[in-house]
Formats: sequence, structure tokens, C-alpha cells
Amino acid sequence: MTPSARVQAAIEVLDLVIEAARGNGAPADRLISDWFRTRRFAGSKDRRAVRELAYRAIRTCGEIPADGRAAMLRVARDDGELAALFDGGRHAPQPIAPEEPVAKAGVAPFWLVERLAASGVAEEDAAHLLERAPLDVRLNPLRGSVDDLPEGAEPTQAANGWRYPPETRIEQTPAYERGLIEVQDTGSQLTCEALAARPGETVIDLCAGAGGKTLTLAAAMENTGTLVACDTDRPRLSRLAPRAARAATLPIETVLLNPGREAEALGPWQGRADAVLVDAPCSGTGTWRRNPEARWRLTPAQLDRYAATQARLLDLAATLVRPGGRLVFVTCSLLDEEGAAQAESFLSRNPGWQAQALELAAGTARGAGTRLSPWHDGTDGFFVARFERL
Ligand SMILES: C[S@@+](CC[C@H](N)C(=O)[O-])C[C@H]1O[C@@H](n2cnc3c(N)ncnc32)[C@H](O)[C@@H]1O
Repeated sequence: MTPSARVQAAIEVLDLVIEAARGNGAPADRLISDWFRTRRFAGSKDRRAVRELAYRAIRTCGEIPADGRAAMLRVARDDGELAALFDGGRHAPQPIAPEEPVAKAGVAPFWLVERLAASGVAEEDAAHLLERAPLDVRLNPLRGSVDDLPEGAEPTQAANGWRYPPETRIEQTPAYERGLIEVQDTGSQLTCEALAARPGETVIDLCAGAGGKTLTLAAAMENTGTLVACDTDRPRLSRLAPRAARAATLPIETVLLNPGREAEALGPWQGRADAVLVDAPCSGTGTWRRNPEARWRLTPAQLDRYAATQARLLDLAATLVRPGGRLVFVTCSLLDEEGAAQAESFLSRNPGWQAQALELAAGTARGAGTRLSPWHDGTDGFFVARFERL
């Protein structure tokens, strides 16, 4: 493909991404892969270039753009070489007309910029959410040592965290194939450290998804004790077993929950857990580095729904913890309604609980918990708080 044809391809891909963001359709990554599946003429360099152009436009535009061309014109406005590729040639975008609409640049939609500001996140800090994320891995010390790590690793703040440049093909290394390392953001590793899971304990991961944090907890428990992984999403939860087998963890009991009727399946665990992790569904404002188009999708009504689910799951989790046990609440969000305010209202609804100070190797205090962020800690954005049942 010529450089101009790549720009036109990115514009077409962006049209699909914008349409999907409006209609809650497939994520950008999948749309881009699907687009190329029917265009065999594109080589791997073309794919990479088109993908990079599309993501550059997504990162540049805070509000959802009118269409792909308006988004790409916004990028071209600050890049003369790119603008010159709008030459009207074969497979190229049409030349830029003088009064053509250009999308607005920005960090996020205005309402979200305001909510972030109200949560103590200035716009210049939020801009770090649009940088390219590094590639972090967690070494499983039960399976391998630092000598087994692929070359180029730099230690991170997490006990077993190591960092590589984003383009590293970690999945093709022997350490990955042998299950010695898992790809996991350092912030995510630190939130697991907050639970301080110990060998022999009974630990419940209430929102386990495909088990990223469950595997971290298994390693912290040195593969002894009882580990229960729950989720309402069957396909996600079913991905846990093969991952656990690869990492050779202790047997993990999975419990598929019925949304709205979670307590029924959790009856046998009432008051029995030493520790419960609630890695709750959330807006994902802390993970825009990996998923920048998420900021085009979020609405105030969805945010309210996430906050209501988080409160409900926290109260449910509290019933599972034994006296003296602990509960850790995590969201990958920088909004207080999914963080400090949520922790505060949990404590006011549940007088038999108190917040515990966290001694993590990164983060800043936020209400009863800790905030991790790209600008302060070099991690994805998280809120994490630990509560003890009195
Ligand atoms: C932030 S993700 C969890 C990610 C996972 N812990 C990890 O580290 O990879 C939140 C999860 O909560 C699940 N979820 C949503 N509603 C739930 C509910 N009512 N009860 C339990 N899990 C729920 C979602 O399916 C999703 O997998």
C-alpha cells in the first residue's frame, strides 16, 4: 500500500470505530483485525502503519468525532507530511478543502474532563492516560527466577514486576510459553499485593474475569489453601482454567454467578473467607492508555450503573468475610465515584468494618484508599482500598 492509501484505510477503519462507539459495537482492536481479514493485499507493515494512524487519531480526539476523515484531519493539522498525503491520487484521500470540518482535539469529552477534575485529576495529568503503555509482566517466583526472564527487563515497584518496551513480543519467549511469566500491569499486581493473601488461607476473587488477578493470588498463597474465582461472565471465567494449568497453580474453584442473584451461589462461603478481592466492573478510565476509545463510549448513565453495581458487590463481599478477615476493593478508575467516595459510603453503610492503611510501593493516598496513576507511578490508573471486618 502507498502511504496515502494507508491514510485512506485508517479513515475507513476510524469510520467503523466511531460507528461502533456510538452503537456499543465491537472494540477498535477487533474492528481493525476484521478489516484486514478481507483485505489480503495488505502486508504486515501496512497493517501496523494503518493501526498506528487510527490509534493516533483516537488518542488525539477527546470527543467522539463526526467521522473518520474529520478525525484524521485533526491529526494532519499538526503534521504537514501527513496532510500532504491527502493528494486525491488512486486509493488516497481527497485533497483537504479549505472549510472542511475537523474534529476537536482533547483528552476526553467535556463532562468526563469535569468529573476527573472533581476527582483531583488535572487535564495535564489526564493527558498521560493517552500515552503508550509499557509492557509489564509478573514473574511467578514459584516457577522461575530472575535468570529465566527474557532480556531487557527493568524491575518495577511490584514485588515480582518487570517492565519491557511496548513492542516486545513477550508471548514468543520460552519464559512465557512455560508459564513462568504473565503479562500484567504493575498497578494490577500492586492491587493484589494489597490483599496480602497468605499460604493456607481461604480467598475469594469475586470478579475474577479470566483470572489475571486470581493467578497472582495463587502465587502469593504459594499454591496452598482454598482459592475461589467467581464471575457472571461464563466465557471469561472459562478462560481461567487453561491459564491456571499453564501457570501450574493450586486447583481453583470457579463459581458462575447469576447477575442480581449472586448471593445464592455464594451461600456456602458466607462468613468463611479470610480475604475477598472485589475487582469491580468499572468505567476503565484508568486504562485509556490501552483502550483510548473507551472515553468515547462512556456515558453519565453508565457511570451511575457501574457505581451502583460496585456498592452492591461490596456489600455482598462483606457477607463472605469471617470476623477479622479483610476485603479489598479495586477499580481501574480515577473517578472518585468509583473510588474514594465508594469506599467512604461502604464504611458508612457497614459500621462493623474499618479501613486499613496500605503500604504499597507506589501510589498516593486518596480518601480511605490509594490511587495509582500513569503520571505518578507509571502504572495504569487504579483505586484500591482495604477494609477489615471487626
Ligand atoms: C475489572 S473486571 C475483572 C478483571 C479480572 N479480575 C482480572 O484481573 O483480569 C470486572 C469483572 O466483573 C465481572 N462482573 C460484572 N458484574 C458482576 C457481578 N454482578 N458479580 C461478579 N462479577 C461481575 C465482569 O464480568 C468482569 O469480568
